[in-house]
Amino acid sequence: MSATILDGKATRNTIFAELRQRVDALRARGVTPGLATVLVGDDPGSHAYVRGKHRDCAKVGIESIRVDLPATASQGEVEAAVDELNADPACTGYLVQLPLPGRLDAGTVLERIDPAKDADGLQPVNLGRLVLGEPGPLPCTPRGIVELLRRYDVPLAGANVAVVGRGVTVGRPLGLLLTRRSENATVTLCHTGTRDLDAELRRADVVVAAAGVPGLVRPDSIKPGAAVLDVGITRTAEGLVGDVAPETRETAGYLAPMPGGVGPMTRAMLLLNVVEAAERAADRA
Ligand SMILES: NC(=O)C1=CN([C@@H]2O[C@H](COP(=O)(O)OP(=O)(O)OC[C@H]3O[C@@H](n4cnc5c(N)ncnc54)[C@H](OP(=O)(O)O)[C@@H]3O)[C@@H](O)[C@H]2O)C=CC1
Ligand SMILES: Nc1nc(=O)c2c([nH]1)NC[C@@H]1CN(c3ccc(C(=O)N[C@@H](CCC(=O)O)C(=O)O)cc3)C=[N+]21
Ligand SMILES: [Mg+2]
Repeated sequence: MSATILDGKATRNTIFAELRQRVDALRARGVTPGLATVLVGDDPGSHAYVRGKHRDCAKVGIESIRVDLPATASQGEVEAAVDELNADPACTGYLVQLPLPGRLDAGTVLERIDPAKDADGLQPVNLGRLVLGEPGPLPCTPRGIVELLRRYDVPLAGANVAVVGRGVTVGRPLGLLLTRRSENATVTLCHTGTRDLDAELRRADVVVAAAGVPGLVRPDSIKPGAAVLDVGITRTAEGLVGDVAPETRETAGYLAPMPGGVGPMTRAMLLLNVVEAAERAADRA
């Protein structure tokens, strides 16, 4: 038995077609959604991600604005770029590509983003809204994971979900999303202090691996038939590798592979956040 593949690319394409219609409807109301990216420095991986986001925008009809700053940019220069986008009516949503070069304080930059223009859902006010259950942009990777499971009818209500990693972009907000009443999962958040990781994983109906450790999840780590989502990404000499050992495909019931699973969904959810923010702005106008 081999796992059913949770195909993030195909699902992303479906979502893009849905978004294109919503963007057309916004344009008919005189609103043009525009996504901006702020990229600091010349990390090739970050450049590739940002290029991909602009390509995605073109596919669904969202305008895009690129702000590229040199690796030598000061904290004040990055904050000035954020202030400019907050004031720019052509920018309805934006993100600051992470990680920032080490000497810059990412927390202060994220706090400065206008919560109404936060495409990532990582601005502290929006993380607070997530905790409170109030509407707002949702963190893209967790939202992409929930959306992928929903579209393949993988049940979450009452399910035991083990999440490996408590990072701010994936694991911790995913725990918050999955424990909403609308999802109703029971979540175990695992990290380096977890005493017996495999014991937690074997209890789970759904395993989400977001640690950035190649081979962390193996066939004997999971309950046979479980849904496994590979989120972690590690750059090696052989290319990008996930957290899930390839043989796990034979034991899992569902597998979101890396590449081709959660990554494309993350990008789709970024654009969904931008479209939703533009719709909220149009409703207010
Ligand atoms: N596919 C996609 O769309 C995306 C993928 N990613 C990838 O997902 C991964 C997680 O991202 P992010 O949350 O930002 O990363 P962080 O580095 O912030 O978090 C990693 C987490 O994994 C935990 N961890 C590390 N090693 C182990 C281990 N051996 N056992 C158990 N837990 C462990 C850490 O525990 P502790 O807290 O104790 O240190 C930490 O909580 C990265 O590989 C990143 O590249 C990120 C965003 C999008
Ligand atoms: N402010 C901010 N927001 C982010 O959402 C953000 C960020 N910073 N910094 C980096 C991480 C990482 N991330 C990914 C997005 C898409 C893929 C993706 O599309 N991956 C493809 C493979 C990509 C490839 O082959 O290069 C896949 O999994 O199929 C991966 C990773 C978003 N991040
Ligand atoms: Mg063990």
